[in-house]
Amino acid sequence: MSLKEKFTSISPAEFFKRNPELAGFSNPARAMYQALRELVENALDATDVHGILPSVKISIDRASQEKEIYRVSVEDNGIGIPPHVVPDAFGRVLYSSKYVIRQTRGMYGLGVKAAVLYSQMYQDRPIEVVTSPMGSKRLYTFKLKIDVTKNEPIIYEKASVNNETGFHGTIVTMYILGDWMRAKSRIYEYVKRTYIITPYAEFFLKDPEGNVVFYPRLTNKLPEPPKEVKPHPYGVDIELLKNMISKQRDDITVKEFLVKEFQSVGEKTALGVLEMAGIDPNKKASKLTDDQLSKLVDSMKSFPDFRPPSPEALSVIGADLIELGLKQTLSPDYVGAVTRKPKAYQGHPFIVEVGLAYGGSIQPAEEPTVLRYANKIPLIYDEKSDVVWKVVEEMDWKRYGIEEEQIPLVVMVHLCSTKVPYKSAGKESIADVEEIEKEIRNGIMEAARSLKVYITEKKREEEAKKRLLTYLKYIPELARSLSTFMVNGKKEEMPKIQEQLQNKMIDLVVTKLNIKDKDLELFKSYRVETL
Ligand SMILES: Nc1ncnc2c1ncn2[C@@H]1O[C@H](COP(=O)(O)OP(=O)(O)OP(=O)(O)O)[C@@H](O)[C@H]1O
Repeated sequence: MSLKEKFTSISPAEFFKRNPELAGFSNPARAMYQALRELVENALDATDVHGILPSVKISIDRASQEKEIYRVSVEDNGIGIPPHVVPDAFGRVLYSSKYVIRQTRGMYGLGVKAAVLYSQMYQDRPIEVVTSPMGSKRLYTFKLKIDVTKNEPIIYEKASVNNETGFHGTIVTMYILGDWMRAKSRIYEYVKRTYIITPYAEFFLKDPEGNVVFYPRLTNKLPEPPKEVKPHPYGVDIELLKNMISKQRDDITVKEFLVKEFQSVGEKTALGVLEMAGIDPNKKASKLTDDQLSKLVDSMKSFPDFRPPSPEALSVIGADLIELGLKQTLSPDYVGAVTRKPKAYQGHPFIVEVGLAYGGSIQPAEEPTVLRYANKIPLIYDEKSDVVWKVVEEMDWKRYGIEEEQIPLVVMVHLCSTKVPYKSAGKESIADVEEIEKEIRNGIMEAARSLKVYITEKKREEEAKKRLLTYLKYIPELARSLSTFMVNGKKEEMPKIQEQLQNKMIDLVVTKLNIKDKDLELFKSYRVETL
């Protein structure tokens, strides 16, 4: 046996080709869902982040009879992609326009490439991209694959034609080894949950069985798009500082660098931070030693007077749109939502939003149904390992007036952040970060207090109604007694008068209490036999 190990290095493309499950491509059903997700999330990032009301057309067709190969295509009306970046955007792993500090669905520069890698592992057709950037007079078409060893795009076809219709946006088509029967419910669930959180978008979905579903736009109100911001000093590390300094002009002083490149750092703050670190403010940033960089990071992380990270980079949905989405898709009796104030963890701003829907058409179950969202993406798999689940599970719903064994309750939690702490590149669950967990708990409790007011009120009304219905049962007797006074000896008229009195009294109570047919049935069961 040789004791010599053989060392080689592999490209990022090769790494994700070898480990597709890390990006969510663990089996054909999951891969089909994941590929569709990546395309839909890119489509939405290309629209609402740029102030465009999204219109997303998804079609899935069976492309081969021998193997379960599907053609998955997603069209958007977004900003489009400049033609010179298309090959890298779809053919170079870890290439992205989203490596900036701004809330977007995408953040790794991996998603669509992981789908392309999976696609080309099991069938031979390249990915097709048709795109026209906003205002462009041309429509560009590409067919490409990834050179796995080099982590580079291989372009099979490239063309452009006149953009006759003024279309802007992108159509991406790829061929995927899938398993429709097993992926179907997740895909429908994914689209429905995406629709709940983007009620300002419209979706068309055509599935391989020929079903076409249209989800109409419910509002034209678009949430305020996120703005790109500078990094916050609490979020730095030595490598980030080195990298940022390497992009500066050579003679920039460390004080100028801090003021220019970080949020919430003015002259005075910069001097305070540098004093804490024992660094001369006029020292050239490029001349800082490793030891000084390390001291600077420590002082930036512990300086007490920074403003919290700017929430401008975030884009919440807002309580009104959350309520609209939940109401339209779940038809509950009650819906309520809260958008919490911005908070921060490790220098990243975040906001938690919570929506609660109760009663109505919601199917009662032992546990509440949990709808998890991060940066407007629904998270469907790995529910039990998510911090949201942990918090919901620990809630004592009885304290909020929910006493049934089977609860008709949906809890929706949306985490917005410039950095969502996902547990894996497949983006299916959120890690337990203490600050986030606490904020989710506070958000759910705040929303649950309003639900409690509703439930208490409803219970009170129901009890009052029940009491009054109990009174109703005395009506026949009362009518009979009164009729004896009114008949003036004509006993034969008694039943008629009694009936009239009884109907009048019932009408009175029914109108007064706004009693519905269902309750009237109940009343009938109270009716005592005429004595
Ligand atoms: N439909 C689209 N419209 C506009 N740009 C797109 C579209 N699809 C992809 N892109 C561009 O391609 C880039 C790479 O997309 P990819 O899915 O690989 O990663 P990402 O969205 O940046 O991050 P993540 O891996 O977290 O999804 C995006 O950053 C975006 O700039």
